[in-house]
Amino acid sequence: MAIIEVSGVRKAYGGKLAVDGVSFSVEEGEIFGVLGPNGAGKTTTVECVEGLRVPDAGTVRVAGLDPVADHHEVTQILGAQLQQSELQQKLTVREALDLYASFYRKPADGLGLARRLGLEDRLDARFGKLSGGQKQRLFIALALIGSPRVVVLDELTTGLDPRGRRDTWALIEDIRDSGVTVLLVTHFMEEAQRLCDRVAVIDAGRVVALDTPEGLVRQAASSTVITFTPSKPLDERDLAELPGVASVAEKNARLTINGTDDTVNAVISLLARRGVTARQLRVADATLDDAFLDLTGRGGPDGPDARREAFEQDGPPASGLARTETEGVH
Ligand SMILES: Nc1ncnc2c1ncn2[C@@H]1O[C@H](COP(=O)(O)OP(=O)(O)OP(=O)(O)O)[C@@H](O)[C@H]1O
Repeated sequence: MAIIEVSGVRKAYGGKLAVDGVSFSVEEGEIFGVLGPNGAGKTTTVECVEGLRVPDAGTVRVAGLDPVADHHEVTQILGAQLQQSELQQKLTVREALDLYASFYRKPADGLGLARRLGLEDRLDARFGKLSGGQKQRLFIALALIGSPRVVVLDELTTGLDPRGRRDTWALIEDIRDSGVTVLLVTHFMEEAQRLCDRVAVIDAGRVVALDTPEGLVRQAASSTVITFTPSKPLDERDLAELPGVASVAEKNARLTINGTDDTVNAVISLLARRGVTARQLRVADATLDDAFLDLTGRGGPDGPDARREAFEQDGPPASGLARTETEGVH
């Protein structure tokens, strides 16, 4: 059953169209990703879902309710992570949890939440003294304190180090396992691929694709990336003619071939025929990044080039991002 229905939503700021007819529905119990580059309209879209912005056209329903007209009811069902918000510096974790619990009819057990989020040792710490990761976890706790059926997490892992990001992913899976539907805004491909059951790719205010991460990758022109350094020069045109090859690129004597499964054997046969050895041969599946590039015509902040370099170094991609401020409609 769909718990969130977004249908034909449009939203302009002054003359600038930020969201241009976005539609999707989120089934109860899934982690649904909204993925797109900076300024694509992701935050505006989820702010319409939260009732923080009024769409110019289209409809939004959360558990059948209108997030603007039925705002009070919707806040009892939908928890939003207060990413950009500050709490009073002197408020302790315990006080913040008690204060937010008082807003809801059926608050969750604040101490239990603090324990689940690894904040039990920080209950008497003041907000101003918390680390970035601890503030992040407190905001997740506050999003969950009303026992919501659905939680909206917007760029949750922004600014976290790789360890913090992975811990947060485990937490998001834990939230879903506890029965809460998750609407996750991200522009980390790896995050969407790892966590989301389905992903809406938004570009320039429109949904350009909606599928499982695997389905999106299948839509990409190439599904396999082969990299190696040939022991002697190879003619790129010979490689380009092999079955399934979508592209061939050379950088610092290292070749990168985007193709299909069939391409791998064809490349190996060609190398054997030419008596060429492939040094540091790597074969990787295409990722959501490649699909994203195909769908939007550009890579994300952890785009194919960055990913390929990271892959060659056997390390995770690193990136930074930014976020816009929020207008309030209550
Ligand atoms: N309050 C505002 N006033 C004017 N323009 C805005 C406002 N908020 C967003 N925009 C513009 O609307 C477009 C969509 O912004 P939005 O924040 O929804 O995108 P986003 O996909 O969430 O981007 P990001 O990943 O950078 O947060 C952008 O061009 C942005 O500059």
